[in-house]
Amino acid sequence: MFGIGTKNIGIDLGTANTIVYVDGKGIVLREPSVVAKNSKTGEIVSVGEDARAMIGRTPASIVAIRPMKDGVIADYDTTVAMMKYYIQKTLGSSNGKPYVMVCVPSGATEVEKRAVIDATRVAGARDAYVLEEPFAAAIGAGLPVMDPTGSMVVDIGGGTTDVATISLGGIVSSRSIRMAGDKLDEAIVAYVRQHFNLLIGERTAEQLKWDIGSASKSAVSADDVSSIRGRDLITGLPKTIDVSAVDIAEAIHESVEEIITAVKETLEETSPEIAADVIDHGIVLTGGGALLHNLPDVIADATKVPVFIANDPLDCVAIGTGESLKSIDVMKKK
Ligand SMILES: Nc1ncnc2c1ncn2[C@@H]1O[C@H](COP(=O)(O)OP(=O)(O)OP(=O)(O)O)[C@@H](O)[C@H]1O
Repeated sequence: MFGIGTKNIGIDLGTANTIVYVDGKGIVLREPSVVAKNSKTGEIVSVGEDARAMIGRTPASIVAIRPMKDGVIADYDTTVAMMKYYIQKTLGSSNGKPYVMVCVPSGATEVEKRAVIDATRVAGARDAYVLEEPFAAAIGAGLPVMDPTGSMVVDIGGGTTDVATISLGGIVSSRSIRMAGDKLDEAIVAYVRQHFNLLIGERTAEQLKWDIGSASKSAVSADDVSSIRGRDLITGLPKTIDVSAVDIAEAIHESVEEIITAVKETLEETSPEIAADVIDHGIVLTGGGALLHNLPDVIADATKVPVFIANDPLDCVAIGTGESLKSIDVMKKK
């Protein structure tokens, strides 16, 4: 679909979303990391946005699977099928297999990285290379990663939050925690069940987080409410209730605190020179989680460092991966 002869592609293989970047073209595909399969035959029914719409709504014969969990591969075969579909959709009938750069969380083990490389090759890559997510995020956010000055990036995705300080083209200190968007959604589901006896699905919880979620309890009002539908745990029947922004802030409070602790701990490990640079330039937030209301203020308050949201935070990792494609030629010679 996207032209003959494009041989290098970058993939942000995320827990929530997969984004594909083609050298010379930019981002060409942005889809949820979801695959719907026939549960008996294993046949793929749909991939991406269509499959996401099926989550929580499938009949017994179909399962909607999110093959990535906590930033790494949880279901190898389904990940391969998903990547194969996206690579083919991106490159169409162009001849030749692409070289592919894929992002992994900074906390991924060697085994987890190897699984990503193998899956990418099986999915159709001539060869595959991995890049650490916070480094890609920093490039995508336009930070001066090659300069002798410290930058700090906090990438909050669906599965992991990656915090890193970067200088002179390398990660100086980093932390990757399995606490990000998905865990906030789970916390909302649990809170609504506990406080309202209502069972809601993960998509409803995510929508609540987008609409009225806040990292700060004091910055929101109990008058800011949202109507949600679910199943009443007592009667077993469908029910609609109103929940407020204060409820949702309370629900995700502990999870947000864990993210803040990871940022503080990374700062504490940072050398005085880099810490001084970070104070001057601020901390940059990337990933979809950066869009949680009031998050920059809460992190700035806890660290006493200015905090900014990158432009297009959801695309930073993919853009950074794409920019790094230039180094594939160097990697190929190794
Ligand atoms: N406006 C918003 N407010 C709060 N959270 C949001 C918003 N928009 C997106 N998100 C959350 O961002 C997360 C997805 O972000 P992103 O696409 O950066 O993650 P990913 O790259 O798929 O995950 P990972 O990097 O952990 O593998 C989801 O949890 C989503 O709910």
